Amino acid sequence: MQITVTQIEKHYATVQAVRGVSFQIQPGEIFALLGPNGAGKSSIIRMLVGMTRPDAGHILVQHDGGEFDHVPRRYLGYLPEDRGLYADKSVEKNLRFLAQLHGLSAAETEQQLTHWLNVFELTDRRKEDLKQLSKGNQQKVQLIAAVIHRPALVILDEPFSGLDPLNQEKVVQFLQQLRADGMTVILSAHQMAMVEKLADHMLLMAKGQAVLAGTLAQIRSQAQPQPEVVIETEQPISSEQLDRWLAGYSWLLQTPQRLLVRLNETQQLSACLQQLLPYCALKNISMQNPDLHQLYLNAMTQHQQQEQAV
Ligand SMILES: Nc1ncnc2c1ncn2[C@@H]1O[C@H](COP(=O)(O)OP(=O)(O)OP(=O)(O)O)[C@@H](O)[C@H]1O
Repeated sequence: MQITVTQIEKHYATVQAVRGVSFQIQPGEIFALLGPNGAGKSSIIRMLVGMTRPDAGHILVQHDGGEFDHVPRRYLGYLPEDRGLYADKSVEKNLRFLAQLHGLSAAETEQQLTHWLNVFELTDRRKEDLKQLSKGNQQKVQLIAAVIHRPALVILDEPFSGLDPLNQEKVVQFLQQLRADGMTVILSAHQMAMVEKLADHMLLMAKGQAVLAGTLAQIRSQAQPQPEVVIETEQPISSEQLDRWLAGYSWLLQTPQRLLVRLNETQQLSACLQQLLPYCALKNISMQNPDLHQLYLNAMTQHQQQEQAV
C-alpha cells in the first residue's frame, strides 16, 4: 500500500491541529509519526482512516490497483488512541468477535488466535475477561485485535504505552515481523529508542507542522549537520584552561578528562586538535552521533525558539 499525503489541514473549533503537512509512505515500510502531546499525530491518523476529512489538501491511498481518499476498512488494522475492546468479555471472545467482523472463517480465526496468543505469551489467559488482565497484557490483546485479520496496513496509535521495557521490546519484534510479512505499518510513539530501532521513515511534528522528515540518517543531517566530537585527554583539564586553549569553539567539559566539541560549518576537527595538542596529550577522539531522543529534543527546542522569535 502506498500513501501520499499532500498539504493536509485540519481545524477543530478553535484549534488548527494540522497545518499543511505532506509525506509519502511506501509499501512494506514502518513509518513513525513523532511529536509532543497535541502536535497533531492522532488528527493525521484519524484522517488516514477516514474518521474525519481534511479541511484542505488531499490523501491518496493506492492499493491492489485501486485509489482511495482514505484507507478502506477492509485493508486496515487500527489500534486507536482510546483503544476499544470490551472489558467484560474474555480475551478470546473479544478477538473472535473482531475476526468475524473482518470475515475470517472459524478455522482461520482459531489459527490466528493460537498464533498471536502464543507470540504474546497469553495462551493461558484466553478465557479471562479483559479487565482481569494487567494494563500491559490488555495492550497486547489490543495489538492482536489490530492484526488478527492480516491487513495490508496497520496503524498503531501509541503501541508502546503502558508496557514495561521487556514488553516494549516484544512489540518491536512484533512490528518487525509484520514488516517482514509485507504489511505497511504507521505508528505514533513517544519512545524514541524504540522508534530508532524500527522506523524506516519518520515525521517529526510540532504544533500541527512538520519539523523534520526522512530516514534517521536524513533527520540527523537536517537536525545536526555538524557532528559532535568527544575528546578524551590523558590528564585532567579544567574549564579555565579550555577557555584559553579553545577560544572560538563551542565545547562542554563532561568530566575532567572528557571534552565534547561541537564544530560549526567553518571549523575543522584538525584545526581544533592542533590548538589542543601543545597543552595536553589526547587519549581518544571519537565522533558522536546523537540518538533520535537527542535529535528530537534539539529539533523541538529549535522550533520553540523560532516560534518565539516570530
Ligand atoms: N475532537 C477535537 N476537538 C477539538 N480539538 C481537538 C480534537 N482533537 C484534537 N484536538 C486538538 O488538536 C490538537 C492536536 O491534537 P492531536 O490529538 O492530534 O495531537 P497528538 O499529537 O495526537 O497528541 P498526543 O500525543 O497527546 O496524543 C490539540 O491541540 C488537541 O487539543
